Amino acid sequence: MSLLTDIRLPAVQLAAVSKSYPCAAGPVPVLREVSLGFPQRALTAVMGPSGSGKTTLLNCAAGLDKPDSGKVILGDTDLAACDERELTTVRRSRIGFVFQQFNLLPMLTAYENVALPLRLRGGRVKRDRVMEALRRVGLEHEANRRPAQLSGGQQQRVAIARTLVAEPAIVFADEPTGSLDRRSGRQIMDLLRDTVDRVGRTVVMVTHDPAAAACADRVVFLSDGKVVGRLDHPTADAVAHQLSLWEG
Ligand SMILES: Nc1ncnc2c1ncn2[C@@H]1O[C@H](COP(=O)(O)OP(=O)(O)OP(=O)(O)O)[C@@H](O)[C@H]1O
Repeated sequence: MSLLTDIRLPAVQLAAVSKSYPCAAGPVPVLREVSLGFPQRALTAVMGPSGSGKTTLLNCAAGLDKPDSGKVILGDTDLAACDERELTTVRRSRIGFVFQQFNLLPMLTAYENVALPLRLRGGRVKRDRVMEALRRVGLEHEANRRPAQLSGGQQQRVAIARTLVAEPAIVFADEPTGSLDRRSGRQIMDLLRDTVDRVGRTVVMVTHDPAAAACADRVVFLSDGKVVGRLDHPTADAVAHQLSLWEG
């Protein structure tokens, strides 16, 4: 057994999770009884061919999508047993999201985007807290800029600050470096690494990029809706080799 499973309890545990999408010819299975834990205070990358179910897996684990069967346990909460209102509370208080296309609100400044999760929770927004989140991603001097005035890498850093300001236990990132050049992608991976190593959060990331996956503690490989492999302490070469086995 690896060190990761020995000493770190899962932040999220999936047990026999299945999910199909309707299609004219009948339901198409996308996840087939996936059982998997994402260790706490670790960065896990999910990889696999296009259409293998990575985003669906991430969305089920994050409570954005409901499995047809199986369980998703986030910390001590069974997401299947939550109604929509409870799921919204769990997502706002315990989960952060980072998307490939950043999903910043274009009419708001970087500061206002980062303050948004605190506003949604209600209560007063402490300026120091928002500025500290921007400082952490190296953008305290860009606080008054709107997304269109920032580079893609800077926009993703704002998105990470917006996620971290709410202090989520777990961050789900879907292709966070997918729209970025190599250098900006590297900066984002350093920030996600830092989120685990210094801030003590759990990060689960879908990626197609072996260099990004090599920054993870563990890589989980999906193919055709099933977990088909796992690599701890990966290198980019080992990841690329594993992928070539499944992508053919
Ligand atoms: N809302 C939906 N309705 C119908 N089919 C869907 C829906 N979402 C996903 N699918 C299908 O489920 C399958 C898996 O999709 P998913 O996005 O999880 O795969 P993925 O591995 O993340 O793919 P990619 O790497 O291309 O983003 C695909 O065949 C997709 O077309």
